[in-house]
Amino acid sequence: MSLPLDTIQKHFDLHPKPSTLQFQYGTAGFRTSASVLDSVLFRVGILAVLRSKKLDGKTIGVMITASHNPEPDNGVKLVDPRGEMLEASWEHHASTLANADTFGDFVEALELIIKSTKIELSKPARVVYARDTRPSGPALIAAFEDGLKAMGLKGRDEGVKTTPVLHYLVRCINTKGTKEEYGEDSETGYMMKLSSAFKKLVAGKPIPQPLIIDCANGVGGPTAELLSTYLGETLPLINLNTATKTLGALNNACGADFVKTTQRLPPSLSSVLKPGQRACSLDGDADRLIYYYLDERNQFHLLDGDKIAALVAAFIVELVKSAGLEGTIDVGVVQTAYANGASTKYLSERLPVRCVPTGVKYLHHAAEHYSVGVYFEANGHGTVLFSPSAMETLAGHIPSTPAQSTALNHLINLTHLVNQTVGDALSDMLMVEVVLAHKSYSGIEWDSLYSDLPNRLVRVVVKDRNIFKTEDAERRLVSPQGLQAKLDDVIKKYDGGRAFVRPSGTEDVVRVYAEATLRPQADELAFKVAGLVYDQSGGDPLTRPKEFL
Ligand SMILES: CC(=O)N[C@H]1[C@@H](OP(=O)(O)O)O[C@H](CO)[C@@H](O)[C@@H]1O
Ligand SMILES: [Mg+2]
Repeated sequence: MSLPLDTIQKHFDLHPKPSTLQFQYGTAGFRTSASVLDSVLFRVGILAVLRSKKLDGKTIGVMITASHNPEPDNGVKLVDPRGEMLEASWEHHASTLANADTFGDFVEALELIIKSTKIELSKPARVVYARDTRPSGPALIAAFEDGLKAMGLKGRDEGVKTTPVLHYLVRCINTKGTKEEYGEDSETGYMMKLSSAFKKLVAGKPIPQPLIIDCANGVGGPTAELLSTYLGETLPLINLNTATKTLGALNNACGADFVKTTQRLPPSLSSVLKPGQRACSLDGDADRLIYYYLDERNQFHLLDGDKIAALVAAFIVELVKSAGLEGTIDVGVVQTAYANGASTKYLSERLPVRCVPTGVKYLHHAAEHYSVGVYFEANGHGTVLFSPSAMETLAGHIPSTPAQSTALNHLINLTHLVNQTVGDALSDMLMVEVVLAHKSYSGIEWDSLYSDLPNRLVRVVVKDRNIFKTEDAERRLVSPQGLQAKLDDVIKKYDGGRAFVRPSGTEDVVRVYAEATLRPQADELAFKVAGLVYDQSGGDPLTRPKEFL
């Protein structure tokens, strides 16, 4: 069987590539201004069909979102059959297809992919797709569907869904009827799975104070509303920032990224949140979660991804012990260099901790090496993975006391509560609420597990971020040559000082992270390092940001 070239060309011509642009399938798929993404979406449609054919017709997922980025942006990423990110070797194919300038180049690239990955075109293909609430979504979906049509396929349109729901659906569809069956392949199935596990886990616990959710004016809003109806009174939710139809509202002065980066309350919550009350923020596609509270002096306290990892990992370790499975099930944590040093210290004193490069795919794969792998980025993206052998152990374990039996059941219910395909703000939120209920913790006790080191993240615009190369899980620079030694000289002057520099995988900037024992020192260190990076990479003195030292 050969490619239907006439049909492909007919559709190809409807989606011309902006000639001057180059696209890159990066950490978060393709992501940029929605206005230039039409050709990319069309080509991703074709790529998704090829990916499915390559995998014998297993269902591939496609999510159209730009997550926490501004509303005018959009993006697209592919989801592999078990609900995980697209296999890394295919990222390159995605970029090649997106950048082909003429129809001839495009066909050549297609044929090369088909040949090099040994795709049989006669194989069936299945694709399921969804989008977030961005106004650019419908037009991009239409371009994507043209890509499917060009290959003679009608995919399964899931409309507006959160990113983690789409990942969940992909895994459910592909495991249907197998012994690894993950759940019913619908949003209702997702709601039922999560809410019933949650209810079992909090049975007998007092009903908590209402939890405020800042839904970032995105797809998390309608999804949290729906979840609320399934949870009933077991968890009262107050959903705020749910204006999905208000132009310009998405991620604007709200959402998990705003809270994490500004270390402030969304202004829209300031008259609502009472001292001591818990609140959390989702991001624009509801795969990140950040908690926070105000103390009695109205001071803001952040409970970020590191705090979630600490809370959850310690709870799982306790359950494993109580169930009599210590030594059989090993629990480990995976972080990135952005994890607060205090969290790494707290966790390393209790269980194995690994540091990997930024990007969910690295965290996810490293977490798969443990029986139970807890991974979280400081920005609130993360989940817990239970290995197939851990699942078998849990299913086959015969408890010898009632206490063991209770702990075992809690562990089994946790495996249902957690979205094991990808970080999921709503599933993670329920997991946090379970631990808080079991520990009788408010935000204050949770926060006191350890005290965050003051830290600062700075973006540095440089001429060419590709000259920045790192090693040791991005904690040290190997290029530009000599710069790391200069950084080391600065860092060692600060008490508790730690800083690193890496090129962003999602924006055309270099990021600087610094922490130190005291707030002014953390800021000073960050701006000194930013200044060094700017100067050493040929930054123009005339446009040097004034805060750089
Ligand atoms: C410091 C930071 O938060 N970096 C984010 C950001 O990556 P960068 O490569 O730093 O641009 O976006 C990624 C995708 O969402 C996320 O995985 C990562 O944690
Ligand atoms: Mg997101």
